[in-house]
Amino acid sequence: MEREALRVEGLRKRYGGLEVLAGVDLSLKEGEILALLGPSGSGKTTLLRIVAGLERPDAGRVYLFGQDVTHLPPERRGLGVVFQDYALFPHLTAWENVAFGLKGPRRREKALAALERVGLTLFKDRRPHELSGGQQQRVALARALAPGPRVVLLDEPFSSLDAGLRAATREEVRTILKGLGTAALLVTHDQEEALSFADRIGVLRGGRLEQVGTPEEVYLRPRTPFVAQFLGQTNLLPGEGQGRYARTFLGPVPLSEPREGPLLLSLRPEALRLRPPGEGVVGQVLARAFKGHDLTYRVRVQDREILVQEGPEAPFREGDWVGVEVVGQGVPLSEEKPLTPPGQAAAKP
Ligand SMILES: Nc1ncnc2c1ncn2[C@@H]1O[C@H](COP(=O)(O)OP(=O)(O)OP(=O)(O)O)[C@@H](O)[C@H]1O
Repeated sequence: MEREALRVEGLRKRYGGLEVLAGVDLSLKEGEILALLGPSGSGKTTLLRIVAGLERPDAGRVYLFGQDVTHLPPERRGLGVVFQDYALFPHLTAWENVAFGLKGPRRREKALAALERVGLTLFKDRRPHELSGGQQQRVALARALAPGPRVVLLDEPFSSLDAGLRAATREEVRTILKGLGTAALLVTHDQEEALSFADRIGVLRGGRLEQVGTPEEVYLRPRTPFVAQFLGQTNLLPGEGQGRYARTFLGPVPLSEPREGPLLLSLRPEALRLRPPGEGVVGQVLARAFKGHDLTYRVRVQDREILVQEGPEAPFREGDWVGVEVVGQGVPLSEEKPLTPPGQAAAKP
């Protein structure tokens, strides 16, 4: 059975009147990569800092491999940490940076082995300013991994890399972590990063985990309007559930799970297609955004606007009359819990 690497229970944190974490429970299996995804200010970094021991929770517990570490100082938790700005020492070479946190006679050997793992053997004697952003990022990772932690914490570690390098570095880091069997908790506000890097994603909103699941689950089966909208573009449609279908202004929409009665659906733009007028439900193209690999249309249907994703060669232009056809499934959403305004206690039921 897989062991639990990290567990947090009932974590709460306030800064003055602001409730930043409102009772978070989360667990991470051995070797698992979990991304905490949420908008700016949702409490991601605070949660990571509490796990690292850099911040005290007002309430709740942190366990590492079953041991309660809530009151242990950071250096006794045995975690590796990589921050957004890498925090490398500018006057030390790559290997000296990696060796900095190591103890004992074989420091240099261990540091060089860690640099080899991230493919930087040739760059061992360079200082940070002589390395590219991606290489600096890998030095920071080598430094975090060199002492052999069983859990690493990654706080937006790819955000200062440009798009191409970011995707490649992410893939390399994932391969390294999986090869070592190191569990990782990653903080990001980038949906694509969370979807491609993590085994599971926890979506944070206003200090609460709104949904935790595999990338497929949170993208294809979002439970709330917030999760549906935060993980990519979507259409939120009111409808009337009639078993496996819902009646909507776009006609009948097949449901991912049967429902009866009034409901709100998430229907991704890729679940819709445009046809020549006369087929499907009539609409008019308001805007067209060409993105290379695909094309998104904003279309008015009755008095509403919807997004439709098409292939890059779709012929329709602004102003064209079109037919809108449903080709995918709609996901019924749960009622969204209203957020507690900052500084107020949640209303008791
Ligand atoms: N030491 C602190 N003192 C006071 N307020 C703080 C402190 N640290 C964080 N906050 C506040 O707590 C809230 C959550 O911050 P946190 O950094 O955890 O969010 P985040 O989700 O990581 O956001 P971002 O993506 O912008 O980094 C913010 O409103 C922030 O201003």
